[in-house]
Amino acid sequence: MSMNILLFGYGKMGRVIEQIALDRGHQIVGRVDRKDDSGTDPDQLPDDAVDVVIEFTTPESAVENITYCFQRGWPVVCGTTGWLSRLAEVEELCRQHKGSFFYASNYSIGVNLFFRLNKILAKFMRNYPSYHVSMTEIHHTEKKDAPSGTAITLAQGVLEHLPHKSRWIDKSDVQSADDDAIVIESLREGTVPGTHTIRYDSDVDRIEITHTAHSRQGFALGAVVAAEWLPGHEGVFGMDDLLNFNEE
Ligand SMILES: NC(=O)C1=CN([C@@H]2O[C@H](COP(=O)(O)OP(=O)(O)OC[C@H]3O[C@@H](n4cnc5c(N)ncnc54)[C@H](OP(=O)(O)O)[C@@H]3O)[C@@H](O)[C@H]2O)C=CC1
Ligand SMILES: O=C(O)C1=N[C@H](C(=O)O)C[C@H](O)C1
Repeated sequence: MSMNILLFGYGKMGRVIEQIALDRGHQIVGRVDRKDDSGTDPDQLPDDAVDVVIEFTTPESAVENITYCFQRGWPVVCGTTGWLSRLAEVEELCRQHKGSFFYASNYSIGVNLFFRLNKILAKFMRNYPSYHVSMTEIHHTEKKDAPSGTAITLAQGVLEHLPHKSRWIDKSDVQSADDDAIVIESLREGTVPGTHTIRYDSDVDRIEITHTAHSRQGFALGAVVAAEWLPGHEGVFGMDDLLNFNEE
């Protein structure tokens, strides 16, 4: 069904999302962006002009934008990373407003398959603590947050299964006595859309898995599919509610 979509954030992701939404037969009713004077003022839109909002902005502005959408009664699909320390607050607001909220640190099908693979590998490695686990994420130089939201989700997936690890830590914060932590290295290079590696090193060998995004298309398509699904669903949702992977 064709929907009226309001974009919050018209940067690298907002622009790809717009194209995919139009290709799938939806309308873009506005583009709310900070620096663009021609951007939409959402206060000028009637409540019923918007079926769903797709929000890809900045770590500093996401919570304010999401809160605004709840107040307007607009379902919101959020892809912004770097604000998750405030997730409980957003979930509570969603409940108070009887809102619809969808969040994923990564909307691509491939990464969500990779999240599953990561957990299966971690479960397998729990009996081999001599293998030292670590992660690297590589993104473009304009990225504001580190580690990436995807890397944090991957670390949480490993922590569910490795009893000898209890937290993740940024490589730049490592102290000598951090053996209980998974170290995440964040590299910023050129225009890289997003590459994530989890590795297990022993004295004699290495096991590693990598997901490499070739473009932003996969992220954007997932966000539009989530936006097609969300209206009519009250509560807080994520990719596990949307995807039905066959793991046989
Ligand atoms: N979940 C996922 O699958 C993915 C998540 N992301 C995340 O999405 C976010 C956006 O990424 P990306 O598009 O590459 O970033 P960009 O910097 O290219 O775009 C963000 C846009 O949001 C605008 N903006 C800033 N503040 C506001 C505000 N208060 N209201 C509305 N718009 C605002 C920015 O304007 P200005 O330039 O003036 O600041 C900019 O145009 C990041 O957090 C990134 O990590 C990215 C890819 C996939
Ligand atoms: O900022 C980006 O570009 C990306 N951000 C997300 C993240 O922080 O994990 C998803 C993807 O890796 C691209």
